[in-house]
Amino acid sequence: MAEIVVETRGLTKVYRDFWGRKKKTALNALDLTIEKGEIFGLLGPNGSGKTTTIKLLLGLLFPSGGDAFVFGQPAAKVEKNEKIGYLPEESYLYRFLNAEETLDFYGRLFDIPSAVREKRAAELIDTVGLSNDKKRVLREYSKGMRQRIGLAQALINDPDLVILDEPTSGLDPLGTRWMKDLILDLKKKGKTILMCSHRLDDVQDVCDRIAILYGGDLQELGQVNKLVEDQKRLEIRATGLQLNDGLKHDLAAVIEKHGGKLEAFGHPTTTLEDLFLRIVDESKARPGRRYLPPTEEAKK
Ligand SMILES: Nc1ncnc2c1ncn2[C@@H]1O[C@H](COP(=O)(O)OP(=O)(O)OP(=O)(O)O)[C@@H](O)[C@H]1O
Repeated sequence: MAEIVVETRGLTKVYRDFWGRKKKTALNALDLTIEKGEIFGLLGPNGSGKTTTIKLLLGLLFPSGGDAFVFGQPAAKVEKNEKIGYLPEESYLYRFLNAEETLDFYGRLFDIPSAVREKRAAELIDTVGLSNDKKRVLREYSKGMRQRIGLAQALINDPDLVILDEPTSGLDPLGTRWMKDLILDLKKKGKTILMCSHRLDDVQDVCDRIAILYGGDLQELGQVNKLVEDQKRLEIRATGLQLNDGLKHDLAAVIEKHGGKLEAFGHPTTTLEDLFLRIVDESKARPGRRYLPPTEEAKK
């Protein structure tokens, strides 16, 4: 049986005001398990309870009801955080430190011996692509660069569970692809990832399973590719064929014979991300203008 890394049972958080009066039920009886090696997406509109869930798992908030366990230990036990890496949504890093100093500072907080700290910081700076900017203070960093150093910080303790709040926010398409590849790499290394994101295409690209929260209630939970599958339609893909009326006619006949109806016939589309990355790659290899307006002939 797979090892369970995160488990919540009836986890509930009610925020109260100064006088203890109930202000808001941010999370209502959440039951969730996340297994080792999974990339799990926690989704929901603004204010649906995602950050509250993360803070409960980190032991930064106390639940009003239910239980939360990480690595089998109660979430309130802060020692278990030594095996957790956390990238919060908003930057909290010291703006007057440079990348090296930042990682050294967080490495010290985890009591990592100096030789290990130095080696790991150098590797992480390289991994997140900041080698040329490691001596610059974070104040001078762009949003994308701050996201990169934030991720390096989250990994300084070589965590088994990595919690990422909006990991791709502020990143351009190249940075986004890089972040997604890195998340997939962490999974390959056996890490467990819990991420929150409003960028659903990114979630669909990397997550194995998702939970959707609304108003603090769990609305949906399951494997991404199963949840998005359209059971009412069938897709057939083929190579080595040209679009032509004869083929379309024959296909329609076969499909009708089996009780179906041909709905679409044409080339599949790639994603805008794939198109963008291909064009940037080609432009790097061959600088200069590459777009040519279509000829009058092609417009017809
Ligand atoms: N300290 C607090 N006191 C009172 N209410 C709070 C507090 N923190 C959060 N809330 C409320 O709890 C609900 C859930 O908030 P939470 O930050 O968990 O949402 P979220 O899903 O992370 O939202 P977002 O996508 O905007 O980050 C919201 O209605 C929010 O206003």
